[in-house]
Amino acid sequence: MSEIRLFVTTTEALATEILDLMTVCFGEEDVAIATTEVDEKNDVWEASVYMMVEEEAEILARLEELFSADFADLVIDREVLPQIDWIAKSLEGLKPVRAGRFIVHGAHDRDKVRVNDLAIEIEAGQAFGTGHHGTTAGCLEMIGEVVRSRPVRNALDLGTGSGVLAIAVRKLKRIPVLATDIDPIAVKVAEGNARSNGIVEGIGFRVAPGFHSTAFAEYGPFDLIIANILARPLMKMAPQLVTHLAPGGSVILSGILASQRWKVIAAYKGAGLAHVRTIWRNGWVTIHLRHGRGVL
Ligand SMILES: C[S@@+](CC[C@H](N)C(=O)[O-])C[C@H]1O[C@@H](n2cnc3c(N)ncnc32)[C@H](O)[C@@H]1O
Repeated sequence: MSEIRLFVTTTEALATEILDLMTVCFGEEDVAIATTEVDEKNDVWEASVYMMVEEEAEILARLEELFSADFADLVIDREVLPQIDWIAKSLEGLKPVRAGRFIVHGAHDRDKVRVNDLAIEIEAGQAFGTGHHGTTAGCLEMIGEVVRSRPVRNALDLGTGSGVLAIAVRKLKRIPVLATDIDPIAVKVAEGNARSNGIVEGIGFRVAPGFHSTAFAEYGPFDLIIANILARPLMKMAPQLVTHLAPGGSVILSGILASQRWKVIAAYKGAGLAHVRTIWRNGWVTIHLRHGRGVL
């Protein structure tokens, strides 16, 4: 799978029209869009669509078909964005990331930890979650806020990746945490990360796609559910996720592009939750919802 950017240079009005068309064609959950003003005086804009693709040729054929009717003379440029090799990055030395009271750092940056920091040591590797992505950092910040302000007695980290969020909850409060992932390698990595952060008990790690495990009944219902996945699966699992939430419980969702947030919020409102707060980081949002009254 690779990430590509398709872009067209045109006027502001046409750029907006083209982006609307692409969003309808590819689905709002699967693309990120952006317009950039290139030349203010001459109304020159660049409309970009970013998407993850398996088969680039197939996407380009669909685009050609889409554009042949109304925008036949427009040139669609494309670039394949470089894949980030997290292991190589780790060797280069990723800078530590701060989010709320947390600092997520590699072994080479232990000296950056200050007295009041809650430090989480994660080496970039085979599982997502070094803290550098806007979604992970947003979740860390939101976890800090929610655990401080709400009565949280247990938590679920669904899609744990490197385990960073489960570790963060445990660093804040000694409560039972269930950490699950569809990917067995991620679960292994997460267990190792918990151990190297001095956590030998309190987090149950399980391989589970969605809510398919008896562990959810064993550990739940939860006062706090955190899921940093993607907009589409999050919307799909809303009714089921809410059945695992304890009365008055909180949900932290991420993996959501800013343009997708209202759809995700609507899905969870439909499942009976209220929107409390949104954190924005690098075009990604992290949303806190809960049972009871919220604020918009
Ligand atoms: C974006 S990463 C988040 C990792 C970490 N929680 C963080 O915030 O940095 C999403 C993780 O969710 C897992 N995942 C995706 N879909 C899932 C599903 N339906 N059930 C469980 N895990 C899932 C992926 O394997 C991946 O490790």
